[in-house]
This record gives sequence, structure tokens and C-alpha cells, in this order.
Amino acid sequence: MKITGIELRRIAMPLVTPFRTSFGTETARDVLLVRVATPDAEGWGECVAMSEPLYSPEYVDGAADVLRRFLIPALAETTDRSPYAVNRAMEPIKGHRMAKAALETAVLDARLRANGESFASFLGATRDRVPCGVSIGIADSIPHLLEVVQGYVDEGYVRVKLKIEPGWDVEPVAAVRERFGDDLMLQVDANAAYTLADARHLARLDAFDLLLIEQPLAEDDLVQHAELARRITTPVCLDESIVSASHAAAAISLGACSVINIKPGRVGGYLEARRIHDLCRAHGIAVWCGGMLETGLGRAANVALAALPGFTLPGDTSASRRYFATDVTEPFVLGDDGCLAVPTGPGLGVEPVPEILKEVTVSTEWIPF
Ligand SMILES: CC(=O)N[C@@H](Cc1ccc2ccccc2c1)C(=O)O
Ligand SMILES: [Mg+2]
Repeated sequence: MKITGIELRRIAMPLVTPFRTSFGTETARDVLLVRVATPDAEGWGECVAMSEPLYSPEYVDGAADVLRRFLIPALAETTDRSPYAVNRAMEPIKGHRMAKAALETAVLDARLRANGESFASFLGATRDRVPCGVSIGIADSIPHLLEVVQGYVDEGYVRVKLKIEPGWDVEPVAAVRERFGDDLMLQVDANAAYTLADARHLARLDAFDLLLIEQPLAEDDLVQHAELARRITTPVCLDESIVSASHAAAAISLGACSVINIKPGRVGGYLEARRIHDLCRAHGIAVWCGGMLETGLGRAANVALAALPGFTLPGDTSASRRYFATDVTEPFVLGDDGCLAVPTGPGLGVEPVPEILKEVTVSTEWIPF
């Protein structure tokens, strides 16, 4: 597969409602898309980095820079376009996993579209629909939170995830449990807002039969997460801490978590995401597919990944309308069964709608090969 050039495209997508977490409030997505052009097909990759390095060290301007100056030139020096070769070509460059994931995915998408193979088939998906959860931000009051939860439960989401932070944790969880009963699949995500000194307080969440508590402590605190896991009964799930299969292996060996949120963008791409899935399956660790408020392009690949057998918990692969009034692709719509259908077309199985893409495009940059 010959690459004729690569386009870096920035798009601006307003969120339907502000999304508040322990690290800040987002009102729009500033997304970097990577398009790989070949004579037979074009491939798309979505960089999940935020505008500012608040979730992790990466940010979208930095991702564009490292792609332009280092990752794309490294790819241009190779001729083997297999996803494994793309991975190897980028290896000498340290870190920047979200930028690497976007480029690897775009090359893989072009290759799969040219070969007529879907992402689901390539990854080894075993299901054609995946049950979906929803991530709900920190609200300005408990009554408002309950209204928001009611709305998503009515839409059919099978699992609710509440963002928490010190001062907004036990009360909102208790209120949701009280209102929606014990059968609602419920979990929380702290985005690293607590320390081990909060262990006693976090143990108060054990009373609410949560599926898991996600990333309670700092992303580099594996040993402390292991200590916390000994002091609370709610299963600990890691997100920010797991940036590679070796990190997952370390976390499992240390007993730092019993569930892992897999995000292909965070771990450097879908190949590494599948490695983590396989490793966790071998250790009996449940995984689920996290979300980074992707457009339909990233969402399509995530839904395919979530259809692998080890993804036994509902993920944050919510419908397009959870975040965007108009998605850049045909919208992902939640079925009555609370599931999204796994795309079956070649590659991602979706593409941007040209007039919508034009409307949301802020800038494009063409890098010829
Ligand atoms: C669905 C969910 O909760 N995602 C992340 C947090 C998050 C929140 C806000 C974001 C805004 C822009 C880009 C990425 C973002 C990720 C998480 O699981 O921790
Ligand atoms: Mg998280």
C-alpha cells in the first residue's frame, strides 16, 4: 500500500452539554483527525488528546507537532505498511501515545478499506452489538444529577458512571442508589482526584455495591492503588495509569486493580489495546472500553474493539447524541436493547459526511509523501 500523503485536520465540535470532571469542565471538543491518502483508499484516525494536558500529559497542539515533525517522517522512511511495521517505525519516539494511535489507526483503516475487511473482523470481534454505558459529569445539585441520570436510563443505557471528586462522592452515589434501586449497574470515576489518605472516606462507597471505582489515585500511583484495594471492597479499575500492556501487567502483578478501562488512544493504538485485552483475559481481569468523547470515527473503532470477548462490562461507548448534536459521521444510535451495532463495512465502516466535515473544519494541513 503506497501512501501519497497525510492530512492533519483540526475540527471543532461543540458538546451538547458541558462535561465536568475532577480535572475541569469541557464545553467543546478540539479534535485532530489524521487522514492517510492512498491510491486505493483513504484511512482515518482520531487523536483523543484534549486541548489542554489535564487528563494526561498529551494535548492536541502537541500531538499535531509530534506527528508533523517526528511520527509522519518516521513513517515516510518505511515501506512496510502493516500495522505492526507502523508501530515499529514509531517506536524510537518516546511517549505521545495518543498521537501514535491516531496515525496507526489511519494507516490501518486505509489498509482494511482497500482489503474490504472491517475493524471488527481484523480485531477478532465475537459480537455484532455491544451494551453501552454512559458517563455523567459532576452536577451543580443532587436533584439536577437525578434528572440527568433519569434521562439516560430512559434512553436505555445499561450502566451509569458518575464522575466524583472530594465533596461530590458519597452523597450523589447514595442519592442515585436510593432513586434507581440496587439493580442499576453503577460505577464512579475520580480521574485521580484522591490520595491514599482518603481511603477511609472512599470505603464509605462500599455500602452502595458499585461495579468499580475508576482511577481513584494519581496515574503513577500503582503501589498506592494496591494498598487502597486492600482497604476498600469496591473493585478498583484503572484508566489513566494503564498506558501499555506492560503497565497492565505491572498493575495486575501488584494487585493495583481488578478491572481495566481500555482506551486505544491512551495506550497507543488498537494493537496495544488488543494486547491488553488478551493479557487481562489470561489473568481473569475484566475490561471495558473507555471513551474520550470521540466523534463517530473514533467511536466506530471503539465499538468494534468493545465486541471482543474479554469486554465483559458495558463501556463508555455512548451514542453520538450523548456528546454531539451533529456528529461528523452518520450518528451512532442506541438500540432499544441499550446496545450499539458494531460497524460491518470495510475499515472503520463509517466516514465523515463531507458537508458536516467542511462545516466543523478549523484547519487542514497536507503532508505529501
Ligand atoms: C467518558 C469519560 O468519562 N472519559 C474520560 C474523561 C474525559 C472527560 C472529558 C474529556 C474531554 C475531552 C477529551 C477527553 C475527555 C475525557 C474518563 O473515562 O476518564
Ligand atoms: Mg476514566
